[in-house]
Amino acid sequence: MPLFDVPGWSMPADPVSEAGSRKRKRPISDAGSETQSRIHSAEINLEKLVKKLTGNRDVGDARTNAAPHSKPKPRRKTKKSQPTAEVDKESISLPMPLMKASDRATKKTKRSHDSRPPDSEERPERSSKDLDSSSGLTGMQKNMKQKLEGARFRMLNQTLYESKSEDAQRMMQEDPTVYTEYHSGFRQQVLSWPTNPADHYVETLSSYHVNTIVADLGCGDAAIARALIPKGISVLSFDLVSHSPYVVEADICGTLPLPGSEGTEGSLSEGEAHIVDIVVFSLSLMSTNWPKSIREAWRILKPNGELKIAEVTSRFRNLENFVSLVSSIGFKLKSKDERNSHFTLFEFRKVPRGFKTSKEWDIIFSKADTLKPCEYKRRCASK
Ligand SMILES: C[S@@+](CC[C@H](N)C(=O)[O-])C[C@H]1O[C@@H](n2cnc3c(N)ncnc32)[C@H](O)[C@@H]1O
Repeated sequence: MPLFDVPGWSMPADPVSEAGSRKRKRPISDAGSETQSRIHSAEINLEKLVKKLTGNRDVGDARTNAAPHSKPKPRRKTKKSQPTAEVDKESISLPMPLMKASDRATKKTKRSHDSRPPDSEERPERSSKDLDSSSGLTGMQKNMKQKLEGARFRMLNQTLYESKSEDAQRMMQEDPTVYTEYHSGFRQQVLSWPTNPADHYVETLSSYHVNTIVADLGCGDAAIARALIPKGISVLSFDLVSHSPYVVEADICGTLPLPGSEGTEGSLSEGEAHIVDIVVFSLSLMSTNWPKSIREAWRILKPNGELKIAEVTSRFRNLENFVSLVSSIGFKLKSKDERNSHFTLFEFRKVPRGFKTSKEWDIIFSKADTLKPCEYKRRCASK
């Protein structure tokens, strides 16, 4: 006996043993374990769902195009207590395109008098105009994909701001998708900003002498290097992960592979020479131990070298405390620019500093929380 009878399309009672060889009735206990496995397979994580939406867009189409009697997709709403053969037609939800137009009309009319909530599995018909030609996704799928990616970005962002740099680096090395997902989310965020700091630095540094050497610490996709190197300005770019020949993989809170010194006056070991004229931190004071990267900037900078910092304005608990912390590492504030709605710009110069004991350094590093983690809000820029 068929499970239900739709003229022109009927499903055998035993969908497993289809193709005419219905030798065995499927025991009800099998249906239970099938339900379990369906529930299990429904417990997919964000990544899988995103992949499914992007890479497997034929899921719906495959159902739509399924030949009569092909094995149906698992259904969630089969009433457990009812024997399979007695399942009510209406309790089975067919993808709408599998039903004849006349049946759809009947179903629609019936539902309009029905107090039950609309069947969540019911799929609206896709017309070609609903599909985005570049991604092949419907508007709703695109929207959902964006929401999932946004949620993933905010989660990674929070983790990075709440971790020490060593842990952040380990996390990115163990799972390379962390870096790419973080950066694609970050790019989406800054798109909505009127300008972004990397563009600001490209413009400012373009007017510098061609022999200038810039170190971009926490460079991301090395936008500054890519724009300035063709103009003859040397840019050394560092980040936790390198996905490009421009980027050197390094923890900027550790020791960078550049000459420098920890001496009281910034004096160098014999045979070494400072090479860096300018250090840029463009939104990259992320880890909880970020003051160590300022100390590293001091080490690699030439005497009187420039330190440029751009940070999201909403991160500052107290601007003066931030300036005082950076100054205590051996810098003098030259200028502060708060005109931008999203980020604040600082320019410091390296100055000689006296010897500091490890206890004094610990006190400086303990003030890192003068910067709050940056929280990007849903679908809009920070601030
Ligand atoms: C918000 S993104 C900004 C990227 C780029 N500077 C820009 O303005 O487009 C911050 C970058 O800093 C990097 N970063 C944060 N902490 C770091 C660390 N300890 N060592 C190296 N890179 C770090 C992150 O990996 C990320 O690429």
